[in-house]
Amino acid sequence: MTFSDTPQATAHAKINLFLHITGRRDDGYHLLDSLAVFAGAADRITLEGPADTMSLTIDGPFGRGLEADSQNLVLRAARALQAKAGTAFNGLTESFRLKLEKNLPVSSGIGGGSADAAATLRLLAREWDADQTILFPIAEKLGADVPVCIAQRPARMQGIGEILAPAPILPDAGLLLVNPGVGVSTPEVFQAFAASGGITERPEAFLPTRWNSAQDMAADLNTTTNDLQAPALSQCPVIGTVLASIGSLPDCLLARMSGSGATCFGIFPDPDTAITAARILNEQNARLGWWTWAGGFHHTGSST
Ligand SMILES: C[C@@](CO)(OP(=O)(O)O)[C@H](O)COP(=O)(O)OP(=O)(O)OC[C@H]1O[C@@H](n2ccc(N)nc2=O)[C@H](O)[C@@H]1O
Ligand SMILES: Nc1ncnc2c1ncn2[C@@H]1O[C@H](COP(=O)(O)OP(=O)(O)O)[C@@H](O)[C@H]1O
Repeated sequence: MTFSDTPQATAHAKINLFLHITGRRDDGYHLLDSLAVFAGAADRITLEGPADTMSLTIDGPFGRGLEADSQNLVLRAARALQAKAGTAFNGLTESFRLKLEKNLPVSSGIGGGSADAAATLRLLAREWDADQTILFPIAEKLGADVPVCIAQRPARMQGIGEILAPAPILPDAGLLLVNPGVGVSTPEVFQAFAASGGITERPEAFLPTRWNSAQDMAADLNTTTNDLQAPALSQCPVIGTVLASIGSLPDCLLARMSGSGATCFGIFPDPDTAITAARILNEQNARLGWWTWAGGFHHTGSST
């Protein structure tokens, strides 16, 4: 088999352009209203085999420290789909050696593990010829961010992430991602949010059907916020330094944290200005060893 024949899928970083917390369920999960989009930055999953059992190996710049055990979201997704599709297709679901190239920082607010789980589901569904509609219920059980990562297209995300609605068509804006190398625990940030007073009453965010320019997009996003940014900052003060550094770069239209952090993003007029900004930031902060990525969106249009 040549490299190009090897079944593989990319798992793109999810960015929450805004994230409002609107309520809390009886089980403690928070209800969200968020605009999720995807960056060009991605992990990669490859299938080799068939094999006797499902197995996983991990490499790539962020592979160290991530266990390739049964708790890894790649293996959890593979086994969950194998169990479901095996019943539906009379057991015609062979196992594979799965490989994860981990390019995205872990526990960083860009849903890398969720994207990996969703990419594994898409890849195996293709291999086993399973209907894509069986993926969604499995995705929901794997994590709140996994459903939106199935299509990895811009979506307005509500409920705890299972209600997906069309997002505005995005402009060809530039995106800069910066992570200071400090992992942030999602449950702890939600706890800090609840402890600091919790939900703010506010009108539902208005979003147009399309943004014609990065400037228009940033102007609307400036009327929104990420409710988890202040609680994450209280746990991880370096996030404030990251936001100030992004905000001071030439042509930056908006600097904000994604998800529960600590990755922050900057919006720029186009991908080239974001790449130039990343070069400046990397020169200024070379000794800090921050992870940066610059480019454009993975897809600019919703699938729904
Ligand atoms: C905050 C968000 C925004 O997109 O992104 P990340 O920071 O993870 O990228 C997500 O809602 C995160 O989704 P995900 O990372 O899949 O979370 P899960 O594993 O399902 O939940 C981890 C824990 O966070 C808390 N949690 C999570 C989601 C939610 N809507 N309310 C919560 O209170 C719960 O304590 C839960 O046990
Ligand atoms: N393939 C995976 N990639 C990243 N994290 C994973 C993976 N499998 C399991 N995890 C676990 O999932 C948790 C959340 O990771 P991640 O999705 O990177 O966070 P976030 O959504 O905040 O970016 C971490 O505790 C990590 O150990």
